[in-house]
Amino acid sequence: MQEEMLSSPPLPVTILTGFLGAGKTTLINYLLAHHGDQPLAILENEFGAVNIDGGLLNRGDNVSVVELSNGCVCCSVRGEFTEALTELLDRRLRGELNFERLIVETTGLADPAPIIQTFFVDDRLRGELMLDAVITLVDAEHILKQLDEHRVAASQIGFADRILLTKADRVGTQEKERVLQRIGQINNKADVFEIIQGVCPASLWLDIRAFELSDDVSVREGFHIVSASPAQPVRFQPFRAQEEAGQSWNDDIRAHVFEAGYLDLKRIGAFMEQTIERYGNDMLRYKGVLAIDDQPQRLIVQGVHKVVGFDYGSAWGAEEAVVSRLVIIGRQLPAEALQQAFMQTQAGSPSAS
Ligand SMILES: Nc1nc2c(ncn2[C@@H]2O[C@H](COP(=O)(O)OP(=O)(O)OP(=O)(O)O)[C@@H](O)[C@H]2O)c(=O)[nH]1
Repeated sequence: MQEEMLSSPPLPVTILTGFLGAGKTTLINYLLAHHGDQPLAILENEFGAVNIDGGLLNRGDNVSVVELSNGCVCCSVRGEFTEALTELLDRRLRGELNFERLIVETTGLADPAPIIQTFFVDDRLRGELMLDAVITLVDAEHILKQLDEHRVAASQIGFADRILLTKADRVGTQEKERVLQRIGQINNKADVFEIIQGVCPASLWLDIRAFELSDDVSVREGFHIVSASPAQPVRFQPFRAQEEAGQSWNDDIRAHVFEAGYLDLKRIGAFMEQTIERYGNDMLRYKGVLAIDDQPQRLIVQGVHKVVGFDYGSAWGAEEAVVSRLVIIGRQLPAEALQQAFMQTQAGSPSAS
């Protein structure tokens, strides 16, 4: 039995993040009411005495809810969070819990970085769990203020593989445009979908496979409306500010897109190594699909901070326009210097001294 489980494919994990009150619990509740028979585990992070989500979740059959309540997962990531995940896996092995998928709901105050890294750093977790995607909920009504006042709000957007815009029913068209523009400055890689009161198909945020080394590094254009009218009357709960306000974090985190033609393998390797070494702590997410001189296949790179993966993907088509594209979402990165250094990795360009 144990061997069977150990050799089974890794379980998908979805990290659900978003600032306080963004609608995470509402979305999970909708999923729980409509997810069918697949057994799920939900790991919830409580923040001090503030969070009451455990009580708010409509648990049902096939759902195990585990709460972490000694503060924020991001502060205790090497300890309590890893332990909680390990214990979940142990209990599954012992047959005490049955789940095929794990959802981690972070506290609205958490920076998701250490949570994401945990899945790559710990050997056992890396083998038995597979991070599927980071889903960030953005509260259309409050996000602009939150971004001005709370650094973590931008970080949550920066890490997103997919963004679900909530509470758009609370704002006008112009305000929504401003929100989408601001989101786009921080992260133009993630698709944005609008949802109201958590109503959306599970496929919108589960099984996204964002951490696979796929060929897709498109940047976003526009957004998608999934549900235009709330299924239930709106129960609005005012924003609960927790952190001290004051400092503005505008322009702190931005998406940078670098494009070039064929690259020299050694030079791009050195560029990536040096950039990650020097700026890795400020690089939230990055992904590149690169054309390498004398190499028919695309080189795919993607990473989170200093955790990086490279692989060759599909071959370039004969008629295809070949473009090397690297998207980096980072905090206060020297965009111009990186742009210049990236261009110098082109095959045939004079090498940097
Ligand atoms: N108008 C409106 N209200 C929403 C929407 N989504 C969620 N809400 C409401 O927003 C409030 C907060 O939603 P929650 O789901 O508790 O948010 P959360 O992200 O889990 O909040 P924390 O646990 O504090 O981080 C609730 O009263 C929801 O009913 C929406 O799309 N439109």
